[in-house]
Amino acid sequence: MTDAVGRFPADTLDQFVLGPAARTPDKPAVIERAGGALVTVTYGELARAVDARAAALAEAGVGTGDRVVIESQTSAAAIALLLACSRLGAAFVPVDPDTPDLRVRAIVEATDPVLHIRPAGRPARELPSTTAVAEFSPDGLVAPAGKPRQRRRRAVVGTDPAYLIFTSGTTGQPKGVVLSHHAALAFYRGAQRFPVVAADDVVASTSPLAFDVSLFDLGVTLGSGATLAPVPREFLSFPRRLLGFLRDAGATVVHGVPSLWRPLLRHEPDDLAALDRLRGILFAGENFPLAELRRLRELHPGLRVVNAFGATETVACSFAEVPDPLPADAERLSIGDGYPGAELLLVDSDGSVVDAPGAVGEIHVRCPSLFSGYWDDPAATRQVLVPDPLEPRSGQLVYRSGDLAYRGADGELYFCGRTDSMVKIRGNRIELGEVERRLLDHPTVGAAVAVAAPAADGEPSLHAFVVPRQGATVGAAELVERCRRTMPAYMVPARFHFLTELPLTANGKANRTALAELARAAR
Ligand SMILES: Nc1ncnc2c1ncn2[C@@H]1O[C@H](COS(=O)(=O)NC(=O)C[C@H](N)c2cccc(Br)c2)[C@@H](O)[C@H]1O
Repeated sequence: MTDAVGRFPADTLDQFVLGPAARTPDKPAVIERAGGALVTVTYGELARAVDARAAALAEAGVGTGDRVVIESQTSAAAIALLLACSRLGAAFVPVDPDTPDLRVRAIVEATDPVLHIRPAGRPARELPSTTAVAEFSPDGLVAPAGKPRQRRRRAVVGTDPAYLIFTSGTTGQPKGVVLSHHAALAFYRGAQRFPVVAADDVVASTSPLAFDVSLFDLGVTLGSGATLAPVPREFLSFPRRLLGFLRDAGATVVHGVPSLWRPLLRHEPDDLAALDRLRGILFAGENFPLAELRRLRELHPGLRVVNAFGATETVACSFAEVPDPLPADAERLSIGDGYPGAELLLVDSDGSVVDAPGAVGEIHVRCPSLFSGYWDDPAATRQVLVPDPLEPRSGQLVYRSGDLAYRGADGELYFCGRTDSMVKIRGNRIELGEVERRLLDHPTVGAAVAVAAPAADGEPSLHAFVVPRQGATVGAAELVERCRRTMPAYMVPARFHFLTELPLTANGKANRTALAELARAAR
């Protein structure tokens, strides 16, 4: 693979991503579906689009130190907008267009963006009128003229925020994870050294733009001079369309959460096996069920499988090649031992570093891709950006991940659980506490506990156990409505169970294990 590291010394996202454009302007950067056909955008065209968007955004008053909210899925037009923000020194905040108004309002109020950009033609949102709203399409940006403001900062520096990712927060307010250019590029360069992507790859990207795997896909793919093929979101639930797109785009690698493969394995195994250009996959966000991974390998002998592990707070922290063949007795996959440039420490509950094989500890990540902190929340930041437990007096910081793991005999780590109540549903991060707070906000709810339990098809799903307030009656329909209006779809419980009282543990806490059993039994 052409090693883009060092060849284009870059300290901002746009410089890193457009580096290859100088060398291979006619190479396809993005292959995407537009108007029912496949369209190719070259690196030169993308670079010119970034210039045009940067001029339009500057006209709209966007400059160093601002935030720009961008509602979109991955596309060449959206990428041009993100990179234009980076060039102007504004942090972009990618938001899923399907996010409910109340949650977008929370993000807009928290970040006070100078501009809120939405895809042309979407229905208006109920938002405070203080924020300027712009519309974009492949042909450009329609933005209100901005009030030119006195800029105290001119140049962008690598430690400035490149993007904010809002994720579920236990307090009920979404948490903004702030990544600097330096952190994002340090991770992307670590991925290049692994290596994840080769310059002749066509990388099919399947994550929402608001999920940092998609930013990784575009960053590493374009930064390495390869081609990005963003998969239309609606194809993910239509196996034949998805396979058709992968075939027509000539995808050599597919990145995404493990659950994206389930419908293909179940409904179109033959067409999946016929994808003769497919040579690798990268999965992130949650464990890959081993039975499904074996099945995928049967259909594609020799397929390279990379397990990409980690939290948005360090972009991720480790890559591991999944062995081929997968040992018959394998119970779980290794997550590796840190990406090139990162170091993973295991710390047990009394704070001492453990490294005896098999000893479980909480992963602490020492790496150059540490996030800058949670937006406007120094207390929550201090909880997870902590002194290096090996050298507490060194001034070195590590990310306390909340992930439990043990070291195998081969020195690689195996993820085996969480220290808190974060769960993943189809790779989406959910703090159960946030779901419970939303339910408890309802006046007729006396107690509420949310648990994740595997449904019949193995897919984890969210269950809510609700105890109505004394004498009140509460209906699932109104609870669902409240959840739908305040949280992304993936956080709306799939099943509601109404109890007269909660099962309790010996020390009087809700017995989540018993409730998870009830959830499993109820499927
Ligand atoms: N590969 C795995 N196997 C199993 N459990 C995983 C994996 N990757 C995460 N997780 C879990 O998800 C948590 C974090 O969730 S997150 O903040 O939403 N981030 C994510 O999921 C995605 C994460 N940023 C990421 C991962 C890889 C590449 C890129 Br680029 C980005 C981790 O702390 C783990 O508990």
